[in-house]
Amino acid sequence: TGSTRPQRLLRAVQKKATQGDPQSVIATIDDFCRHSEWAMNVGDEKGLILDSIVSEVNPSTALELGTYCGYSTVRIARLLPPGGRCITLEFNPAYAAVARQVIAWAGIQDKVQLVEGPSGDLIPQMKELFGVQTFDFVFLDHWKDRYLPDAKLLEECGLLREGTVLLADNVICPGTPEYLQYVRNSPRYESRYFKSHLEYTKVEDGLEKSVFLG
Ligand SMILES: Cc1cc(C(=O)N2CCN(C)CC2)sc1-c1cc(O)c2nc[nH]c(=O)c2c1
Ligand SMILES: [Mg+2]
Repeated sequence: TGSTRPQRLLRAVQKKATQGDPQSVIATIDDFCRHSEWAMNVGDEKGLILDSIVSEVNPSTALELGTYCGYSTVRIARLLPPGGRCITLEFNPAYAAVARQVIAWAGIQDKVQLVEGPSGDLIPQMKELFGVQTFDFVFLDHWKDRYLPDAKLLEECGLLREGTVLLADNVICPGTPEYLQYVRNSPRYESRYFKSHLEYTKVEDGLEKSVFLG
């Protein structure tokens, strides 16, 4: 009954990061993953691309699919305008438990609503559960086989508006070919690939930014 990797990551944050300082939480996790144990956070290189797109969109309402340990949740939430909020969905309760504590350590818990459950079940409940009209920004980082069905579900539920930005992690590694084919060929999206690397490695990966055209 030893600790899990997410628990060891959380312990590093609580030991080394400054409470209430999102940047120090981000830096601590990146250091842990680079020098102690690799973990599937979006990371520092792709994280800078995420930051620039979140800053450009300046979302009032952001949705993250796949919280894991909360690293990208902290990256997104620290950049939100006053009154802005990030709803993040996590299927795995053990990951969610760690993420809540990482998000709290960063001091941005008031901007975040973490919901446990399958994205396919929760997305249709966003309006009734959280009074969401439409999302300004969606970060897809959960499971490659859910990117396409969940993007279609967001469309069908009327949760996207003209100009909503979808940003997808791991479109090369592990890879989401069906999702890429859809957003790059659908007349309803304007899509662009941001070449980068798999977090903390030299392996190619990238982010796909797709603007919903309504
Ligand atoms: C688990 C895993 C293993 C990968 C890999 O190629 N590896 C070789 C190189 N070594 C070092 C690490 C391991 S890539 C990856 C991964 C990365 C993400 O960003 C993910 N994001 C969301 N949901 C996922 O399931 C997800 C998986
Ligand atoms: Mg990822």
